[in-house]
Amino acid sequence: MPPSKSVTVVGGGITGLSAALHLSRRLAARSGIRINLIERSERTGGWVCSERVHVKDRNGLEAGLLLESGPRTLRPTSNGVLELIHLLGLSHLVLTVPRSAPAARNRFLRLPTADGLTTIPTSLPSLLVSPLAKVLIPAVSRDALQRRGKVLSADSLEDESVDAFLTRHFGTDFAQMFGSALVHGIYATDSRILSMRAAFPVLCQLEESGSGSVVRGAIAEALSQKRRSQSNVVAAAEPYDLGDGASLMNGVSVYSFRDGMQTLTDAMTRRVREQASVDVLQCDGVRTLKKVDGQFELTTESGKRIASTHLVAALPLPHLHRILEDSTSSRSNNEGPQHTALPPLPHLLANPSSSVTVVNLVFPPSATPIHPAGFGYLIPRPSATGYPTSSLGMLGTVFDSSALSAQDHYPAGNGGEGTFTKITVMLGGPYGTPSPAPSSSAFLPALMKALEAHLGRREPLPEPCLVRVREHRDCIPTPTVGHVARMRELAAAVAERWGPNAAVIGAGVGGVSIGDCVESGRRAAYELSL
Ligand SMILES: C=Cc1c2[nH]c(c1C)Cc1[nH]c(c(CCC(=O)O)c1C)Cc1[nH]c(c(C)c1CCC(=O)O)Cc1[nH]c(c(C)c1C=C)C2
Repeated sequence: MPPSKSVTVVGGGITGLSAALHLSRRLAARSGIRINLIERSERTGGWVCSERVHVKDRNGLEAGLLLESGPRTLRPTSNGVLELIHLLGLSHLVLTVPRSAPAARNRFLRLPTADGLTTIPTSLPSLLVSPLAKVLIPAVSRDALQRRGKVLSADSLEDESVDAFLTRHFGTDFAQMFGSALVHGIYATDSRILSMRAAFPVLCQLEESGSGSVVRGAIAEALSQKRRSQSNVVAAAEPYDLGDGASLMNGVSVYSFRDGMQTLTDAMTRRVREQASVDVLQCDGVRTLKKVDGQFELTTESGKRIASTHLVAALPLPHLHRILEDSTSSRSNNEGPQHTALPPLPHLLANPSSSVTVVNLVFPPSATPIHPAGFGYLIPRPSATGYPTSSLGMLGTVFDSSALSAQDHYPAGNGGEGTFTKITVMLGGPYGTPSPAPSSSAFLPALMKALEAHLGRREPLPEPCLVRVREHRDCIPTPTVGHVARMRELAAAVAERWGPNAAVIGAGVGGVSIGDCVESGRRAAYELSL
């Protein structure tokens, strides 16, 4: 008799949680199919980490402030996340930032050539008076007037770096000033190694539809959307179970939850744990992974053996590589012909990952605002040549209290005392470890001095009442040039060498946003041949 079906999901980050949750939904009506979720650390949810801290200033004003050290907001475009909000009953906890809010409208760059921060223009009138006009207007004209030239067509897997693509279309100044800064804010990496096709596929499509010009492609796209909405063409039926999720997001720029992003991962974890069909194993990493009698069998660090007919690997690709290597060299390969090491997979070590040092700072209420109202600022690559080591290595700063102030709790009756200001400084990525080191006594003074210059302050910043430093090692994989082609080869190798009952998914394979991770877990759950 064939063994009864079972699925092991390795990795309890967002992708693994999403896979386990959707598998349990899909299989709810089919009794007897067991799902194992294995996570090596003591917490699930990956890099998502929200914490409420208690602060008090010198005048006795107290507050419970919400700090994030991982992703802090979600975009309303991800149906996979909206579906989870509906399924998990989280709508009443959602906090939104409207598109009209300063946090959505005002974004800044820190340029070495200007004092303080430079506002990124968002409308034609603001562009005309902006110091950035001398870069932006020639950049847009250059692309719009471009003759049909090189195109990264959808059919080919040809690729180039984000820096090369932007330089080709908009010139070197634009690519360095805007391209590198944008890439810092999403991937915390160097735009000269990041794959255009993997990171910004929409721009590749616009290039193609605009016959070699992104601007012409964007204009054509905007006009065709207008035509579509005028002729009342209804989009194809949406397969997601969204409830009132979509209406919650009217006019919304980004959103989170009253108690931060961990609300989502905690609710996913609870829901997965509640399912009778799911076993969650935490604090126990996978040591080896093999095929035994036609089934996947893994052993854990603590010596447990788990066999299953299906496997979803939702862990960083270098971790999977290490497990496969350890499995090949482990003694149990000699346990008989029915014990075979899983064949190796290509490209698991092809990409580096970025490490980010995240510094949350809380300032006491003050008469003059600490920063202008807005999202925060990004810092472009410092020079055309590269990233100096031995520097603080600041990539950007988020003005947290501008965006979701309702996450912070003040005692009732807090009238005119003002509010604390929260900001988060991000360092590292392509610069490597910050210098001075975050653990050294020189770090905070150096950080304050840099912030004072960036914020264009004549007087020193007040002393922060809370400083929290978190170092996230290898938290964001960098899809380097050629990534999409390599991942197709990886998927083909999984299908051919491991069979149709296995999937390798996650941020290292597809996109790195929360929405992408939720989506890849969901897709694997529905596409696995069960
Ligand atoms: C730990 C630092 C992170 C940096 N980037 C990411 C993290 C977790 C991941 C990330 N950031 C953004 C996206 C795109 C989101 C999407 O398309 O849906 C991703 C995948 C955009 C973004 N960048 C910053 C913020 C506040 C946001 C909005 C989403 C979010 O809250 O993460 C700020 C920021 N992030 C980084 C830097 C250097 C930076 C600078 C201001 C690195």
